[in-house]
Amino acid sequence: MNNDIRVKICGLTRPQDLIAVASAGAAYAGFVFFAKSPRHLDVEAARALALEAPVGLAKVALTVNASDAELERIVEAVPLDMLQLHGSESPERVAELRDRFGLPIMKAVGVASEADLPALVEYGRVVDQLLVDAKPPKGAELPGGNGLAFDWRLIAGRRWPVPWMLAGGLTPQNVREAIHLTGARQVDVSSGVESAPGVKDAARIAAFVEEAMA
Ligand SMILES: O=C(O)c1ccccc1N[C@@H]1O[C@H](COP(=O)(O)O)[C@@H](O)[C@H]1O
Repeated sequence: MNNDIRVKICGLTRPQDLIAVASAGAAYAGFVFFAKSPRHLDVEAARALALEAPVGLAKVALTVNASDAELERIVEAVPLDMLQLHGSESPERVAELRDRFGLPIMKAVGVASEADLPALVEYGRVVDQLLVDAKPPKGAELPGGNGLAFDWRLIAGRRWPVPWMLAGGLTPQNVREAIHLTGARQVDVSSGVESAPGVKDAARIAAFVEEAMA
């Protein structure tokens, strides 16, 4: 087992998801605060869930272009270890939120071609972690969580000055190859470990973590 690989399972909605994630050996649990997502949680539900999280599991709040007021509500109510910004937040906005909330920030950057790579360098100056995800298709309802992969060869051998996670269309079947090709030390998955949109599957979570850490 390769304990150097850290896994984030995103979009948890039920207490049994937390148990599945922790017992599989994942490092991060993600809660989605985005009303259009089938994984959306309101602040009260997220608070209840986060308070039940096993010690040692890092709790990440995923938001999309959230206002200060929304972020304040989330951060005040939910015990968190990191904020994941998954919208079109500018580097300036990211830096402002990092100062304001005092939480580590992970910024998602969508990749579809070489032209998207400079953004990773730019955001790398103002964040604690980068999330290298597939760019959503034009007109997609969700900016992430679409189960869509990008061409991993685009980032093979690339390094950034902060830790980073690979995301986008990962599954128990492809995660090992994705890690091998990109050199990622952290991976993030949502739809690839579900039995239906928004419904996490304990067996798939276990299989994903096992394959990632193999
Ligand atoms: O999971 C969601 O519903 C979601 C909604 C809005 C923005 C991002 C979302 N998920 C993140 O997207 C990537 C990839 O997900 P998938 O594995 O391809 O389904 C992942 O980082 C999720 O955290």
